[in-house]
Amino acid sequence: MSHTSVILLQMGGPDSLEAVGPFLRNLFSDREIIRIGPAWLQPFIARMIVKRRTRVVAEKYREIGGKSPIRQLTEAQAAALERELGEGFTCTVAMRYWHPLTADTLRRVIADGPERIVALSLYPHYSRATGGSSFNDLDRCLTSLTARPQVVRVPHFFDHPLYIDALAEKIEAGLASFPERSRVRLLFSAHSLPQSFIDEGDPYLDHVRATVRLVMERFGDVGHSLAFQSRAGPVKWLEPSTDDMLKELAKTGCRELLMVPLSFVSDHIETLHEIDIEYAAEAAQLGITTFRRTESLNSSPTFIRCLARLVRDALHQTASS
Ligand SMILES: C=CC1=C(C)c2cc3[nH]c(cc4nc(cc5[nH]c(cc1n2)c(C)c5CCC(=O)O)C(CCC(=O)O)=C4C)c(C)c3C=C
Ligand SMILES: [Fe+2]
Ligand SMILES: [Fe+2]
Repeated sequence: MSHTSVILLQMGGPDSLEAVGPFLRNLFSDREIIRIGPAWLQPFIARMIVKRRTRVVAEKYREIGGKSPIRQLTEAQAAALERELGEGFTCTVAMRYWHPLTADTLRRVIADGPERIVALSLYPHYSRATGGSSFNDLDRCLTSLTARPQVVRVPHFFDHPLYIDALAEKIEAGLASFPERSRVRLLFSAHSLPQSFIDEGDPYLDHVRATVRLVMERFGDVGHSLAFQSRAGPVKWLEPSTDDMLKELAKTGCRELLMVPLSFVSDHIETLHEIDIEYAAEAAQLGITTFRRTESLNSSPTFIRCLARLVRDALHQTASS
């Protein structure tokens, strides 16, 4: 029986407080996500940034349970996807900046002898900083192999109908928790990206806007805004920031807000800390009386069906091309 190995590509996060420093060092050493100085200097500058940043970031991970939940949640997605795809498929996880690292996962996958690999990026919106970096990481590991199976790629799914369905289900459930949905403002919050990436042709912003447009076709009766969270350095980032947007909405009388985190398909520090703790406190100060967040997709059955459809369609397209 032919055997396909699906590798779910994700960023990864520290699995203990001790791992926060080395995780950040891996991230800040990657010139695809951040470019600091000339290439030869980056490892040293990265070490300096990480030295300053680790304590503050580790405190945030401590407040959400001492680690990132991204590994368990992504492994649960892989297990659910394997069940959904059925016989002939195995699904595993490869992380860019922390364990299970791509090189280790690929070694295990190759030992299993699959006919083909599907590399499935779990970033809905393509950016060279995220999915692009993960694919390049995978390619570097693949070049070291003497015999390589065929590799089929799924680079994004920002407009896939089942992804839009999965988001819409979470929004519908969020809206249902408010007494009167017409009073609720939806605030889509995507991960920010330096403006220079967009200026150089990165499609991330177009992909994010397309997702918001497609979702809002289902919610004509509700007002919405889009903003960008989690800046990580002193350059020009996408605007408006989620911070500024909260202030703006409060000023114009918004009192009931449903945050919709967009760039992540599972919970991690930016939903559990940045939104649930930091923005929630800020919203309360600004007079927003009801501040809620849609559940992350995690192992939503509709989202898992979306991933299965992406895998099957990518395989069919490759077979017929
Ligand atoms: C250094 C620049 C960064 C860019 C550009 C960036 C883009 C980007 N990131 C995600 C998704 C995630 N980022 C996460 C954490 C995280 N990201 C950066 C930096 C950049 N991200 C840092 C320094 C960190 C660590 C936390 C911190 O120091 O604030 C995570 C969370 C991992 C976890 O804890 O589970 C995710 C997921 C996207 C989608 C994106 C651009 C499109
Ligand atoms: Fe990030
Ligand atoms: Fe971030």
